[in-house]
Amino acid sequence: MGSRLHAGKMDTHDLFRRLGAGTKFNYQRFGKDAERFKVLRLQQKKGSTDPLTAIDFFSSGSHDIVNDEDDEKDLELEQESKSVKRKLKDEGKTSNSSQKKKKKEKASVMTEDEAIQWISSSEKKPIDLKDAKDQLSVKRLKQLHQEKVNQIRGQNKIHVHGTDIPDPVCTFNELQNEYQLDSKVLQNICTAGYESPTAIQMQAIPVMMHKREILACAPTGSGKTVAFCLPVITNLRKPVNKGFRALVMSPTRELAHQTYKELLSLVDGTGLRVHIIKKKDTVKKQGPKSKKVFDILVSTPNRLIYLLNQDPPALDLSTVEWLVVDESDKLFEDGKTGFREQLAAIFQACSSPALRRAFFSATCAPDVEKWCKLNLDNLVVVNIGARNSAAETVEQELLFVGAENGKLLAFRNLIRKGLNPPVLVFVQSIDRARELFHELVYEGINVDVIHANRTQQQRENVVKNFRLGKIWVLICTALLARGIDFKGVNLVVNYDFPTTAIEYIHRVGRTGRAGHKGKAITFFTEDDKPLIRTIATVIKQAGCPVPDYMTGFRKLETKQRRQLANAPPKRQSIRTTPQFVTQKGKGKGRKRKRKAGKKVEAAVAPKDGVTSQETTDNGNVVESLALEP
Ligand SMILES: Nc1ncnc2c1ncn2[C@@H]1O[C@H](COP(=O)(O)OP(=O)(O)OP(=O)(O)O)[C@@H](O)[C@H]1O
Repeated sequence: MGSRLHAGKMDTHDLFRRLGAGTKFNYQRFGKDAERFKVLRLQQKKGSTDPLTAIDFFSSGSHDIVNDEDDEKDLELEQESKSVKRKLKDEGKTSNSSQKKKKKEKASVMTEDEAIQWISSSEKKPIDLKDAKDQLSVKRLKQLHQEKVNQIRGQNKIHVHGTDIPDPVCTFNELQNEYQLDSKVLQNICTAGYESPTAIQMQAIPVMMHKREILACAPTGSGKTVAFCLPVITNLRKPVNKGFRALVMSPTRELAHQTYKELLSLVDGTGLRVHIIKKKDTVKKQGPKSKKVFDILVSTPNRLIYLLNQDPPALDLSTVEWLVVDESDKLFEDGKTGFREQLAAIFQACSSPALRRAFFSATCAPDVEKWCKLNLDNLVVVNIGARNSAAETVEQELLFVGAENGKLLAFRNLIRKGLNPPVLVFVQSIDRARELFHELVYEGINVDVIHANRTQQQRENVVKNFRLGKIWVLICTALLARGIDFKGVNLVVNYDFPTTAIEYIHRVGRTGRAGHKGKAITFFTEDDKPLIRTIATVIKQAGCPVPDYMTGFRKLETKQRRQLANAPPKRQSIRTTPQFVTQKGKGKGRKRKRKAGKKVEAAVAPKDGVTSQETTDNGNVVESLALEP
């Protein structure tokens, strides 16, 4: 009998099957054995696909048992099937998204085979081993890919918000492969000496290449201009004679001109044509003569509005497909200091349904973000590093100078110790810029001054000469606080304490650009005490030491902060001449002083010519925006 039974396994199994027809195995008891012999895999090979159907298969007794091991494997399959059934039942109670999440989690902790079984079971499809493996490997690949993307973002401090966000790129060549970046543009990038994209470029360019609207916030000097210029150029591809297809808005002429230059060098050889609205356009009250032969327009809002407001409008923006708002938080500010109204009118004039909008700045205001979230289509928000923080490449220092007259002493002290030009010196108003200039002009250093009341020609010459190194120390107002990229500024001196953290971040951001190191010294007096805490906090966040007592000052209330932002403290004039001398014969004295001042300016900057415009002190912030068309 025994020998008969052992004569062939098939007989034994056949006998068992016959005897056991309609009976059930004790799966609880044999579960461990089934697991040991991997019944599950065999059953799959046999082509029994769905664990749900496998249970029926077992209990019907119609399965083909090959050997004892197979029995045990079958047991496991039923056990597994049961548990899957239970899971599916449980999962039925949960939402779709949590189902997916659980599946994903489960897949990541299982062995490959278990995962295949699990995926197919939970999707209630028949198991096709190849399909399931493919599906798993696709999922695995996706998971690995996402991990890699997260790693790149983590390493570069790229934070993103939004759905379906395109992956960052790590090289400019990737842009050519994935987004057909023009080889001439790639060549221009090489010529400019840009070896690899900066963090904001890595993420913002792909986002814009997918024609997604974007709100981007990245530190000063981190390459935001290229981050929006490159995708605009690549999206436009070839010149088309249908009018402006891209518009870049900048708050100041200097910045507009700088962006214009950057665009010119990037489009070189592509045939794309860039135009900047100049004073002569506004004087003639007309846009470029043949408006159709330009592709990209760069302008300040005031000049644009001036042309749009002509009757009939001297400019047509209905063909614009890309509207880039640089320094977006500044352009969104309302009141005298901002451009909100102008921006609204410009948005209206850009009436193309294909319009995409991009907002860039080193600092982000909550109302801009709120507006963007409400109004932009499928917005992607990109932040690099901590928001509203000063560039970490700038060594920052707060210097107590006692009272107002201590500032001049402190500055002269810096000169004595040896200034390392180029140096930018920020003051809070046009009048103070002039006063300081008159004081420093006798110090034997090449110093000049720039503010909104100088003529455009003077402003252009000053910027040019500063870039060329002919001017060592440039005294400026908020006019130059934002966006201006002077290569290699070694030192920024905040002669007057900035009235907001935002203003501070932009001012000190004129140094330490494109990865270079820079230094910023901020003078403060007793009058500046209310704002010390705010600025000290920014400095501390950037990793520079500040005395503890500074961050321990009382926090300002929003109302107080606003008041201070709008009205910087009234300061004693910057002069070494005793006041009683200048106060004698007030009227005449003033006239004489003005004349003398003009002479000094003319002597120091003869090429620039001297502004004949005398002005009242209208405050630094208002001044920077009071740009006549
Ligand atoms: N990929 C790059 N590699 C090296 N340098 C770059 C790269 N992209 C831009 N730059 C350089 O970095 C400097 C700063 O760039 P940019 O003026 O665009 O900064 P920004 O982020 O707009 O600063 P801000 O907020 O002050 O306006 C420029 O001199 C620019 O030429």
